[in-house]
Amino acid sequence: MTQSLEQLRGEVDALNRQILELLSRRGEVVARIGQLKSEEGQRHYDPSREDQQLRELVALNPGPFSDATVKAIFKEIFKASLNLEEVNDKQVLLVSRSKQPEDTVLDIGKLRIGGKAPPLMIAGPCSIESEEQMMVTAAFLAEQGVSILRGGAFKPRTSPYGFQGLGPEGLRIGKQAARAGGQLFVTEIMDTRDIEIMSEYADILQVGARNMQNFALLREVGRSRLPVLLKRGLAATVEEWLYAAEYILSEGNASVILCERGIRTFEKWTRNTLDLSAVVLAKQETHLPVIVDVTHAAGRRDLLLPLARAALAAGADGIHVEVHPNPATALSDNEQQLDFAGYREFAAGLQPFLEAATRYRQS
Ligand SMILES: O=C(O)C(=O)C[C@]1(C(=O)O)C=C[C@@H](O)C=C1
Repeated sequence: MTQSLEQLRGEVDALNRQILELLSRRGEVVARIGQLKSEEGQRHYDPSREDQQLRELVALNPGPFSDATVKAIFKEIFKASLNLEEVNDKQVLLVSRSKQPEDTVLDIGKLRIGGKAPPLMIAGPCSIESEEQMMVTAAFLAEQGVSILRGGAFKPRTSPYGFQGLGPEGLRIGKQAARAGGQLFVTEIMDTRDIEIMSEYADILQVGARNMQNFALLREVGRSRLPVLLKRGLAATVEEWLYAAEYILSEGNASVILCERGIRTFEKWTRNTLDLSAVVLAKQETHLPVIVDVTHAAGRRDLLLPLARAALAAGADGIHVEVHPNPATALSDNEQQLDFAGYREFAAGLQPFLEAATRYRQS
């Protein structure tokens, strides 16, 4: 007796439903495997386990599909399962958008960072060198509408013989200057032992690029309640950067600002390569504010303005730039800091872009 096309299709539909049900059940089991692996810090991809399954399936293959076809179908299933394991992994991250769809907006003093807030400027010298230098800079930047004053009191220098910063005295000067300019003060923390003194002076703690994977430091600033500006490491992937932020959030501090500052590449005409796709990715994948440090990204003054414009167009929540009253005499980074006239020109050139970015964010 020949079966009608309709009957056969009915049989196929019923089999499809069974296959789908089995696939879904398999997916649930795999998700549990994924969770176990995440907890144990194991890699999800396991080629030898895939190989073992393929060999067993080929041995059991009753036909009519060829061994190659069975292998190809199951390889697709492994791929989809792996995705499932990794998606579930990402979803548990506190930094991720899937965990918190809405933007994190930080309220620090009178200032708002992130979300629809206008992009802000962070500026100041690389190192705090003297009271006069900081007071003059803070006054100038206040007049320019800069709301966050930066300056390093503890400096991570390549050479141990380079200027290491004024330490606690630098912190005192930085805070005093920022208060005089009505600004917030951001400065770099390098050592977990400095957390107490830092908390006394800083409004925002910066974790520098070289310390991005200093996990003890990340945990320490995570236990503090101060906002943290987390720079991306010199050679860190976006994933490593976001995991670094996760360390801070996992200790209970959700006030994290990510800062892209260029990465090391083979390019020699710039100090680092500004990775704008990382800015876009960080904005898409996380709910945290993202700012761009154009000074370190470029390492040359002539690129600062176009890179800052591009950063705003890419969705950055702020721009970080180094400004010194007399860069030629600066104790660090004197090649790349702007003097006041340079900053004036930079700010004027950026203004229309800041306004456009503000309108766009509020639309
Ligand atoms: O058994 C595992 O370790 C799994 O992660 C599950 C599974 C699978 O789908 O069978 C998924 C990905 C791995 O590459 C290997 C196997």
